[in-house]
Amino acid sequence: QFHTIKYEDLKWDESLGQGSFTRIFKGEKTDYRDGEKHTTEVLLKELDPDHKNCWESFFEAASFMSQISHKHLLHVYGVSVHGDKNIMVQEFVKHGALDLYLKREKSLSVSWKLNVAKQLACVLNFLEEQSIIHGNICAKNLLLVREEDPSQGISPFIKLSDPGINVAMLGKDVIMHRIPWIAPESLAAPDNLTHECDKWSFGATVWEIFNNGNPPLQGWSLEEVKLKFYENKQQLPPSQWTELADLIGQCMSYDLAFRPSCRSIIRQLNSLVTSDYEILHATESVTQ
Ligand SMILES: Nc1cnc(-c2cc(N)nc3[nH]ccc23)cn1
Repeated sequence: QFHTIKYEDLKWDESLGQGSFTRIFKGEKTDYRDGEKHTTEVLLKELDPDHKNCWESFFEAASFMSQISHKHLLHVYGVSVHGDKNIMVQEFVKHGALDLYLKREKSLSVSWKLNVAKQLACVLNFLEEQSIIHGNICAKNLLLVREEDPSQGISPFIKLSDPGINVAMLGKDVIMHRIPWIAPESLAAPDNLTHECDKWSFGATVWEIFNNGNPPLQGWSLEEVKLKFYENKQQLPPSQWTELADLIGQCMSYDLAFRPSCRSIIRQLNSLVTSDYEILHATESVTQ
């Protein structure tokens, strides 16, 4: 399943916030390899003691992340259980969650956003090839490993985090907060997630990336209003960039059969890059 880490080999540093039924902290883990003491910076994700009943789902998320490895998948070192504390020990990712980064960095370029969307499409394709369903794809679950540095030709690098507690275990209210990332068919059957659900969430996440981290349906706080979004088969406000709006619209089709394959998503994103190039040159020729 996964590696168990001794509680005494962990050190807690500052709190970094919380997730669904979890609290996260920066920390350190100590290993003793070939007689030497190694300290690694980690992210400690603690399951709330009053949600102990979710520990299986909590560890299921950890084990799914440890079973496979991919450059754009967050590394999970293992788990530690100590009394009523269940802790997942993850790789610490320097720049944190993408939703906050998008809100903070207002002048990210189109190519930055496309580059990140392509990385997410790659890991989505990998998960589909491994017949693994993530179930909680959103900007908050994308972590920024490396910022871009255009002067050095360095592009951003992201990793997909664990899905957290399985959505089927969460209360109705938490599921409501997942609108519009959660596929409409999953609202009725949260314990029956499919690869198509991940594609719907991919669409909502690409929308977030191109809308500077403004959560979709931001003003729609009331749950019944959000439910209307699904009942009326509404779409998120389309981007002016038609090809991008088309791709997001395909991913967020109410009919699963219309959602594109991962190969098609990657192909469409690749074509977007070139048309992005055309827009850039068009803009330059106009301004010259
Ligand atoms: N696996 C992870 C997950 N989150 C972080 C992280 C990093 C940071 N600089 N600020 C944060 N604030 C909240 C979380 C977080 C790191 N690693």
